[in-house]
Amino acid sequence: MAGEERRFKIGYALLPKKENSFIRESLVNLAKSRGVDLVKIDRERPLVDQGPFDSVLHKLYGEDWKSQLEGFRSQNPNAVIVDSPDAIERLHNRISMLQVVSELKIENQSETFGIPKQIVIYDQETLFDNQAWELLKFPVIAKPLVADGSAKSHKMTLVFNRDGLSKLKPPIVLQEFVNHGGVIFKVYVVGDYVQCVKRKSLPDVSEEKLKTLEGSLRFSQVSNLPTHEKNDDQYYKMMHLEDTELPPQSFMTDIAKGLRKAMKLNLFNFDVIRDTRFGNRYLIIDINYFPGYAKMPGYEMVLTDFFCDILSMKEREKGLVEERSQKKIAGTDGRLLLNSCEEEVRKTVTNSCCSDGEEMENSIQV
Ligand SMILES: Nc1ncnc2c1ncn2[C@@H]1O[C@H](COP(=O)(O)OP(=O)(O)OP(=O)(O)O)[C@@H](O)[C@H]1O
Ligand SMILES: O=P(O)(O)O[C@H]1[C@H](OP(=O)(O)O)[C@@H](OP(=O)(O)O)[C@@H](O)[C@@H](O)[C@@H]1OP(=O)(O)O
Ligand SMILES: [Mg+2]
Ligand SMILES: [Mg+2]
Repeated sequence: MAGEERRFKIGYALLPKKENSFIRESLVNLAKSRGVDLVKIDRERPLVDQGPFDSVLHKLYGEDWKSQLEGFRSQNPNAVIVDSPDAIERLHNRISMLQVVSELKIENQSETFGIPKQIVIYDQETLFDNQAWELLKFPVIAKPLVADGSAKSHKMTLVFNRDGLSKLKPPIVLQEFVNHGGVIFKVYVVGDYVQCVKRKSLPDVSEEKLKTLEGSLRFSQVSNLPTHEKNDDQYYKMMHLEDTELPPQSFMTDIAKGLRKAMKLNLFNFDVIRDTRFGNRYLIIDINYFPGYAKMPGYEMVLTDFFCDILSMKEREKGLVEERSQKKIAGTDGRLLLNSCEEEVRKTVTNSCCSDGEEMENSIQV
């Protein structure tokens, strides 16, 4: 109806913990004020029976959810699914997760980036195989190969010497522990928005200390303590977190853009450490899908802007497609116009979604 504001509905499917942290009143209200209603998807009912949704936002694991999304997509080709389950799946394995980093090409004169040396171990025998150890030196971090969001997948072991290997349970990734001054950088990506924050990490291990340390040390989600624990945490002062300089923003943005394009994902963060041996070398050690955005200052605005961007992009695309079909009906000249309209759609989608490339067209289901 003329004069009536067009409203959009985004369905979300999240685990209870994520729903509690992410779906805050402040976010719901801001989105609402800009014409976007956030609606909880009922996991007890088939997704195709719900909605209609202009977009679906999700972080759930498993084949059932994947096939529900497939069904929804085929019945609602115009809805935007953020993000594609196949693209997310790459992050559920700690090898494929970081492979994409090694393939990135970024021109930068003053900083370099990469991943720590690492090997994958599938069985207990290979764990003690000298050949496997040719590449690595202690200390190493043993990480479960699978990163499926379970508590188990976050259980890490810092291993100081061979004695510490016996307790490990393959399949695991053994990654060289790199001294980085006890501070980790978390780079949050929301579409083309990028924000880098500092968090506490494991302290450095000196050569001298390494000789005295026994076996191994187990830990879990060291950079993810609740805020109240951090406030009175002496560690923060001890590690001079405030004094630690952030990596250059433009460098982090270039990496974020490269990762986003290569992975075809819009919602993720990655953990970066600065190698203390070379002050300009950065290592990416972890990438997480749909991380704890509520911990990011101003997350409501950032996420609402993103919702509006993807929805308006979709609307523009729909408008152009309709225009195209009208011109097609209009007569013979329509054929020429049809081609120019298709070009227009392609440009619109590419430009709004990612400033530097055509491959991004598929990242949101446009
Ligand atoms: N190669 C490394 N060198 C030094 N420290 C590391 C390395 N890998 C991991 N760490 C430390 O261990 C922590 C946990 O590792 P990682 O980020 O891989 O685990 P995670 O459970 O996936 O974390 P998240 O909660 O971010 O998902 C890091 O935040 C960092 O403090
Ligand atoms: O809530 P979720 O279960 O999604 O937990 C994610 C957590 O976000 P939260 O802060 O909302 O807990 C993230 O924290 P930050 O990196 O942003 O600090 C990070 O630890 C992810 O790896 C977790 O995802 P998972 O690897 O377990 O799937
Ligand atoms: Mg991490
Ligand atoms: Mg992780």
